[in-house]
Amino acid sequence: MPGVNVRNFSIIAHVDHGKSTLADRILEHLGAMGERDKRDQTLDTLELERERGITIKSTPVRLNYTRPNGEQYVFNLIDTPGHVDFGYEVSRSLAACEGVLLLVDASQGVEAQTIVNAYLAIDSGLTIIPVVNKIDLPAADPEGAAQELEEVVGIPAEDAIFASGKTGAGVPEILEAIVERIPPPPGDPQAPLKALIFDSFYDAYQGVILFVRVLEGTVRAKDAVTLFNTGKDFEVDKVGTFTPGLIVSDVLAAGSVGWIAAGIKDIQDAQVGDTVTSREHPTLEPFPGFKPAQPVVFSGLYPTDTEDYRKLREALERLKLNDAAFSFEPETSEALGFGFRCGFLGLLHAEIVQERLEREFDLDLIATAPAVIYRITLTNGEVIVTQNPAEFPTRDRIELVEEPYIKMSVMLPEEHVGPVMQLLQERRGSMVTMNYMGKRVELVYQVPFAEILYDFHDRLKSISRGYASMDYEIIDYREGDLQKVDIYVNGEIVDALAVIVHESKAYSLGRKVVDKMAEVIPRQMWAVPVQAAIGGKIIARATVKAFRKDVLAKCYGGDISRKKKLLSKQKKGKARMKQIGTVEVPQEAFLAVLSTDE
Ligand SMILES: Nc1nc2c(ncn2[C@@H]2O[C@H](COP(=O)(O)OP(=O)(O)OP(=O)(O)O)[C@@H](O)[C@H]2O)c(=O)[nH]1
Repeated sequence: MPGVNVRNFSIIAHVDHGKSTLADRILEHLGAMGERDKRDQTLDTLELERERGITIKSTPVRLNYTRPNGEQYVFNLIDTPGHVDFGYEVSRSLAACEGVLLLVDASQGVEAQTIVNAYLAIDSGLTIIPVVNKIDLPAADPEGAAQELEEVVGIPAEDAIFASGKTGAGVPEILEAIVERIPPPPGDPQAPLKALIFDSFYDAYQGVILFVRVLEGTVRAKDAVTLFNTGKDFEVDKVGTFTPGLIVSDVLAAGSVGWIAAGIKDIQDAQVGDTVTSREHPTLEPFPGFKPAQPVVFSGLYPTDTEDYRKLREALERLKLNDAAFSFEPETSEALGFGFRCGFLGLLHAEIVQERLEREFDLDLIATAPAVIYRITLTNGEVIVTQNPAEFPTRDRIELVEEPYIKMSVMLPEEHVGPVMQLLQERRGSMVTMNYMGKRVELVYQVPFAEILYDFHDRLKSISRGYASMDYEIIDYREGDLQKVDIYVNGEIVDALAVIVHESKAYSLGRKVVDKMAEVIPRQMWAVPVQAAIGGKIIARATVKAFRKDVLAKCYGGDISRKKKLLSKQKKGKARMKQIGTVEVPQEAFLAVLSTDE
């Protein structure tokens, strides 16, 4: 059996429970620290582009472990992305493993992502090694955390290993548990090739590098392969493993975790979750559950300087090379000119992309408020799908509108349950279950996705004093009484400011947006009206006052919210403005709908 001395595993945890620190400690224990720096000097590593600004993803790590009894093992430690936006990617990374270390912070206990990740691992049939981490903390309650894991996830408390990524306590026990508890990878090296793509990145010299777990068969250079779901054919250039760094090897056989370079030019052709198989002897069935990467949150991105349009397009093309989940297409706004409608996996993904565009590509951008995908049945029976409020049909043409719903899980201490339930109620949520776990509660709700796009996370954190954590997944589409609120500045409709909102909130939202805009638009020589309207009927109005001689400029008020911090990262203190008619409108106005004051 080739894989008998191999163990493939991953570490899963709630954010900040110490995943990276513990992984480093394990690497150090196995003498692999510093390998990351050494890889440039290794001769047989794959030659990759090392351009400024292109960060190669964190690769899996191949480690050698010698047991106290002298037996030799190879460990493949596979990294998983740590955020709700990337749930599908996490599930594919887990599918490449036979086991996981499930970390829980000894002072925090089980959190929302602990549960969600644990269920992902259970659903993938993985062995779970519970690890109570950070036991060195004065506030640590290791037994309590282990007990909580047993109650919530059903993992026996006595299986837990107590550890600290800081002191290294528990690391030897963890290494032994990996050998003893996690099974070796199954798979027949003689069978037709079946390899799961669990990650990938684009390199200018090699094309797309696939990170794969070989489930059946073998693959080597010159093999003719097919990607099962996209149906594309390629010839393998090179295969290899990780140390970290990409090491070229002759062959990858069943049980291995490694990489394949096959001159693939487009990352869309080689998506996470797809199966690599042999063209001549294809496997009968691909690895199940393939989902093409699909953006669910959309926003318009416009250069503040129209001259930068080409530069922005080149930057977007460059980002797209490495990100199958990111999409963009040209869009024109009467107010903002030429820009792009961009699609993301979630708000964090959107923020990451925007930040990279500004930092790595030195662009000044105006972003419009994020929106979800709506499904609209028109009175003539036609069904259209749009994520752009500016394209929303007029009310007389709409038969019904459906919007995406999520299933959300919130973990919190019981004393904050009241206010959090009230918040979920305000967001049109309906309760599915409420589970008590000791002093903590898990609330499961169904909520319209659009309702959490704006300030939900900030509000949840502030009303629970930071103790609540959340996770979600999109479940289905449901009918809703949704309306488009238009915004007028100085009597002109500004298409890029339109928002879709539930009927019950249209008035309060209109009020909030115009007030916020009147506050952030700099004073002009004359008074400027800002209005909100539904179907041409004005529902709210505010005025940007004319400035008096002694007032030089309007100051932007300080605000503590995360979103505004992001906005204030403007280069050289220059405010991003867009000329609309005779009025200069700052970026903040486009995100007025995101402002937290309710
Ligand atoms: N006292 C103590 N602090 C720790 C320990 N492990 C991690 N920390 C601290 O906890 C914080 C989070 O640690 P990370 O290792 O970055 O956590 P993570 O889970 O990888 O975080 P994400 O990658 O953001 O999910 C850091 O400030 C660490 O210094 C530990 O064993 N003891």
